[in-house]
Parts: sequence; C-alpha cells; structure tokens
Amino acid sequence: MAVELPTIAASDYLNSAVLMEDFLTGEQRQRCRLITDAAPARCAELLRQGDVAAALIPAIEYQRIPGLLAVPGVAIGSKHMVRSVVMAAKKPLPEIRTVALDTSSRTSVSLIRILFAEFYRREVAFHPAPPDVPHMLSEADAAVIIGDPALTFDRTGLHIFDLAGEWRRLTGLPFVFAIWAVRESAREAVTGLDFVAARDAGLCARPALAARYAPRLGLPVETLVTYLEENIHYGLEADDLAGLTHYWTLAARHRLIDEVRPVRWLPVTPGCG
Ligand SMILES: C=C(O[C@@H]1C=C(C(=O)O)C=C[C@H]1O)C(=O)O
Repeated sequence: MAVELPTIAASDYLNSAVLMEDFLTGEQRQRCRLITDAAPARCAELLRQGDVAAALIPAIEYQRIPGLLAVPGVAIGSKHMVRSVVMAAKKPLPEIRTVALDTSSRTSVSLIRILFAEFYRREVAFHPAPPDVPHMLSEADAAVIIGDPALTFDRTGLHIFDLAGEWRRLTGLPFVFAIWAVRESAREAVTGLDFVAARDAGLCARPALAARYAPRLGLPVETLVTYLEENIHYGLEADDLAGLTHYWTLAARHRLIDEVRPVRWLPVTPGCG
C-alpha cells in the first residue's frame, strides 16, 4: 500500500519561504505535499478543518483550535522591529478612530486590539479588509497589514507603527507571529518531517530566497536579506515563549481567546530527519 504523504500549509510570504524551502526543493522535498499559497488565516482554517496535517499558523490560533501540538524551536517572530507587520495611519495616534484590519491576519489584528485596549487606552472601531493599503485608508484612519504587502506599499506621508517594535517598547519582550502546529491525530504522519532542520536549511538559503523574491516585490535583494536576517527571528527560545505567553494572557484578558491553555509540544525525536 502506498504511504500517504502528509500535507503541510504555509503562506507564500518571503518570511515563510525560509521555513518551507527544504520541503519545497531541499532534502525533505519528497516527504510531504505542500500548500504554499494560503494566507496565514487560511492556513489556520485548513488545519482546523483537518485538511492538512500541519500548518504555519498565526500564533493566536494555537489557542483557538483544539487538538493541536506545537512544534518546538521554530517560529516566525521578531526581537525588535519586524518591518512587515505595521499599522499605517493617516493621522497621529490620538486622532485614530477607525482601523481596517488585514483579512490575511489573525495574530496581528488581535495584537492591535490589545495595544489599543491595554496600552494606548483608546476605543476605536475595527473592520476587516483585504490587504490593499490605499483602499483600506480610503475607508479608515489606519490600516493594519502583514507580510509581503506590508513591505511594498507606499509609506509616503503616513505614520507607521511597527507592531513588533510597539510590543517590545511596551512589554520589553520579543513577539511571536506564527508557529508550526500539527494536528494531534496526524502526529504519526509527520514523524518523517524535521521542521528544525528545514528551518536551518532555509536560513542558509536566505540570500537565494531574497534574490527570488526581489523582482516580485520590486525591492533590492540586499533589503530583503537584511529583512530576513535582522527583522525576522526564526527561533522559539525562552524569551520568545515569554513574549508569546504574555500575548496570549492579554488576548484572554481582552476576550480574544477563551483561556490560555498550556502548550502541548510535538515530541521531537533527535535525528528523525
Ligand atoms: C511577521 C509576519 O507574521 C505573520 C503574521 C501573522 C498574523 O498576523 O496572523 C501570521 C503569520 C505570520 O507570517 C509577517 O508575515 O509579516
């Protein structure tokens, strides 16, 4: 009987490409099927519905979807400025009344609600919108946008709030945007996948990935290499987990999730890759 390969999903953002490259073209390319073009919010839906065994999901969704195991050691986060998750505003902060929220996002759109409620102490109206900053700003004072579209829109004349930068300034902690999560029922199916080894192969491929994405994004290769090397953090260490736990705690306080469940980790066998 042919062995069914597990399907895994991630977005096609440049930052995700680092975690996917080994599964796409590297040593692990024959170990799984890939969905590489689903927006992060969609990745969470695919995992929730059981359409995929594992997905790179918005970090908040780990608390919303039952029966998931988190993959240790790997994440998409930022220690300071992330550059690709921003609120772009036509007005200074005290004058913002309406905010359009990128429908691709789950973590960052919850983060901005937390920032306003917990730290800025302002009540504003939020509404969902596709990731198109000029259109979002035609209907709102500010727009939260993530991923590649956040790297490429025209920032001229806008107030830019880097959400990882704001989080760092206000909490002193790193921020975790996305993690790999596996359906518990698919645990056996993914034993052949080594997400940490894939991450490490992807880190080495950063210059090549930047060169591949540069024409599409219309940005210099060096700018994208700097983004991948200095803005995005691919580890999930103690301080990242402290940031993640604090974010979940505030998300529960502001009723964005029901409660903070302890993380259940995917057991990782050394050398399974
Ligand atoms: C840093 C980023 O983090 C992203 C932000 C997400 C969210 O807000 O839900 C989900 C996945 C991440 O890829 C980015 O894509 O720019």
